[in-house]
Amino acid sequence: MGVNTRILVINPGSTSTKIAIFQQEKVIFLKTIKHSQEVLGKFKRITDQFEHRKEVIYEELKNADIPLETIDAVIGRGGLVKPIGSGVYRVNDVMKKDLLECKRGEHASNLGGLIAADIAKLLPSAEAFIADPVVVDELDPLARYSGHPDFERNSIFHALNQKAIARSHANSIMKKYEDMNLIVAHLGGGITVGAHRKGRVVDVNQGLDGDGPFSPERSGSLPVGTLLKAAFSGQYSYEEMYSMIVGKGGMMAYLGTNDAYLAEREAKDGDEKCKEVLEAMAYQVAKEIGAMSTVLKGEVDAILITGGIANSKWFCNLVIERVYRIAPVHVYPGQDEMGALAENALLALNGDIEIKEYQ
Ligand SMILES: Nc1ncnc2c1ncn2[C@@H]1O[C@H](COP(=O)(O)OP(=O)(O)O)[C@@H](O)[C@H]1O
Ligand SMILES: CCCC(=O)OP(=O)(O)O
Repeated sequence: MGVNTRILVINPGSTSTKIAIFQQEKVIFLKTIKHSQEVLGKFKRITDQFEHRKEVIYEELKNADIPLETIDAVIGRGGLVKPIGSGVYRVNDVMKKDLLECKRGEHASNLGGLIAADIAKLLPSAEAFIADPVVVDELDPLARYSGHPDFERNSIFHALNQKAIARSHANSIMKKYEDMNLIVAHLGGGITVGAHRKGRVVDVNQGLDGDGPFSPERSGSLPVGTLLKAAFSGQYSYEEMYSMIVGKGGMMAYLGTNDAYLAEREAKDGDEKCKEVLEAMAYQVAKEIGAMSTVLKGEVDAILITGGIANSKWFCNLVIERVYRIAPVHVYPGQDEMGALAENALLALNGDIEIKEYQ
């Protein structure tokens, strides 16, 4: 590849789609497209959002005067494919089928690979990839136990950003990620807290429809007996109950918004309900960090807090006051998913890492 390789990066999240153009390692265009609940709420399934999100991306690239023909590769944040190892994968037909059928579940990142492939198809020589999708699975055998053999715990989390932030933290103190024990809390539309032991995420809450803290739009762990009673009450359909867990759970259920920034402003303007719900979310994040410290047997080099909500000093302090005795805490607001995806694409195009084939 030449010295002016251009990568288009596409990162669909639950509340936004982030797009970027990288020329080599340098970002020359970056845009976060926010999607309102009113607009996304109209689509029944995540894959139904495909055309809408793709059109918005085309529009943004057109407005920014970026001709598609100048792009050498497209990389998307990967979604709910089969559990796979960390790395770069070509978006092939088997993957597209799994993403389209949402066999492993629905999440906005399913659209990352699909949109990347659709755009790459229009270009003469560009390929489409995904890297470190949300299903990266490095769980220890003990972490897979739930409490019943029919319900194995699995790994669905912000793998890309958690690993990128952990590596960049390790680099910043001249250490290797593979030599450190870290707890990484990603606070976005979903919230995941991972125990990184020497470069492997050996335990993490399943942040889609599994367990852990509630988040702006997910319920996290719920009292199972009560949940079961509600499921069999005849009052709700499966779809209604699922949306109480994913999409309309957490802050959405308590406050009617998934915007933590807005809720914090309301809290600061005196809204006691907003204040208490955000405090409860921070309390649950801290509790999960405490749990992950036991996974690492108390040998924790650092706790890293990242994701959109990490932009809020107030919220981070609510977490930090409960966990600072465990290990030093570092806050990395936002996420480095775009940089990590671009870097992975460049390494793959240059032949510096293997491009894996999804099967
Ligand atoms: N400065 C801020 N203060 C508080 N919350 C913020 C701030 N900036 C973003 N957020 C919140 O972060 C959440 C989105 O995080 P993000 O990591 O972008 O999510 P996703 O990628 O899942 O869409 C939203 O609830 C948003 O309101
Ligand atoms: C499903 C785990 C990843 C996740 O929750 O991502 P978002 O916060 O972007 O929804």
